[in-house]
Amino acid sequence: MPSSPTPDGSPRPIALSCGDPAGIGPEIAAKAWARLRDSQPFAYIGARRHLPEGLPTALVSSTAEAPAVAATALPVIEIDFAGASTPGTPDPADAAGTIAAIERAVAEVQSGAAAALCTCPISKLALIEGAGFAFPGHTEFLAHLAGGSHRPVMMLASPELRAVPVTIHIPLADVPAALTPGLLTETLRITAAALRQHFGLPAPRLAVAGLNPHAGEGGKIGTEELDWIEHTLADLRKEGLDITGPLPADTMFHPAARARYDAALCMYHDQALIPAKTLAFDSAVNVTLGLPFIRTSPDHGTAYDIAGTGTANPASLIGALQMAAEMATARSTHGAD
Ligand SMILES: NC(=O)c1ccc[n+]([C@@H]2O[C@H](COP(=O)([O-])OP(=O)(O)OC[C@H]3O[C@@H](n4cnc5c(N)ncnc54)[C@H](O)[C@@H]3O)[C@@H](O)[C@H]2O)c1
Ligand SMILES: N[C@H](C(=O)O)[C@H](O)COP(=O)(O)O
Repeated sequence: MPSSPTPDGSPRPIALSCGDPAGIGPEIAAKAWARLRDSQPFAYIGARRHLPEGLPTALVSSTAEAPAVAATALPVIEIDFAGASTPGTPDPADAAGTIAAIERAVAEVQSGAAAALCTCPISKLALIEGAGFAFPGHTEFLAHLAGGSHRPVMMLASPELRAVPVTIHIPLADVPAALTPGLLTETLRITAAALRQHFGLPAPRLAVAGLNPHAGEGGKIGTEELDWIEHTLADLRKEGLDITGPLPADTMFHPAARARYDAALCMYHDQALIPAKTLAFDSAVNVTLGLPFIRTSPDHGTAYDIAGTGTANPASLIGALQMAAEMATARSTHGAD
């Protein structure tokens, strides 16, 4: 589905940041353009020299110019990169350009030139080492760029499963202390609102995983469920949210269990992302909820091990661009969060 159409019926363009140029971002962006050139325009925000040789490109100064040229060339907003950008070898000198591309993509969507933002993968380590990047990922950086008052919520979405980690990029040892009734409540409310507004689900069904094995087994294998998780969910049910749980995490992802909910809220990164990527690695999309703009991304990372080989699968990025467009259409129909 195209993004919220312009008066002449054409889809609005999306801003795509290039990610780490030593990863597969440039390659999958080129492949996505070849697939979507006639249906969903987007502007690649990065350096032309990183793109595959022979790819037709057109320099543009704004994402708004992308629709005019996208059928014949990949529209590019040029960003300076200082590094050598050898595929498969992250270069600290590229960190500043990678960050600048994200910042420019956000500016494009904030100005209204782009209908939504999509991001190619970054390496957190490369950005920390190369530029002292102070954020654990795009999710937190985008919340900062949005003004800092927004609570970003990560969702991995595919036809098989929508999974939301309540805590995201923190050490496992820090998870129990980071989980609070306030954080769980806010994450559930933001997820429910997004499912209503962007995913066509007027009465979303939410399933919440327990923190401990067997959801604590009545307090015998951990007490967080009894101490506060159950009460928090009970309070939210009184608000009208359709919530089941806390459920044992090991049995909530088989097909019959998944048919009973629209999104699974999980207590930590891997509890959500292992089932999400196992069920749909090629097609799942990483969506950031709770921001004043729409952001999607492929579910995979930089894939340095195959960068430059021409074998990267663009399916998740294509899905991310299409989902961004669908969400922009839904937002223009139903209004912002
Ligand atoms: N959205 C993001 O920015 C994002 C998401 C996940 C991971 N990362 C980062 O990526 C880096 C590498 O992470 P990783 O190695 O754990 O995961 P990864 O997803 O980069 O790679 C895991 C495996 O899947 C393969 N793979 C990934 N995407 C593929 C594709 N499109 N086509 C074919 N094969 C593909 C890789 O070759 C590799 O064997 C890390 O620094 C991590 O922080 C970034
Ligand atoms: N947690 C994500 C994953 O493993 O797929 C990934 O690191 C992306 O995070 P950001 O979107 O915050 O960069």
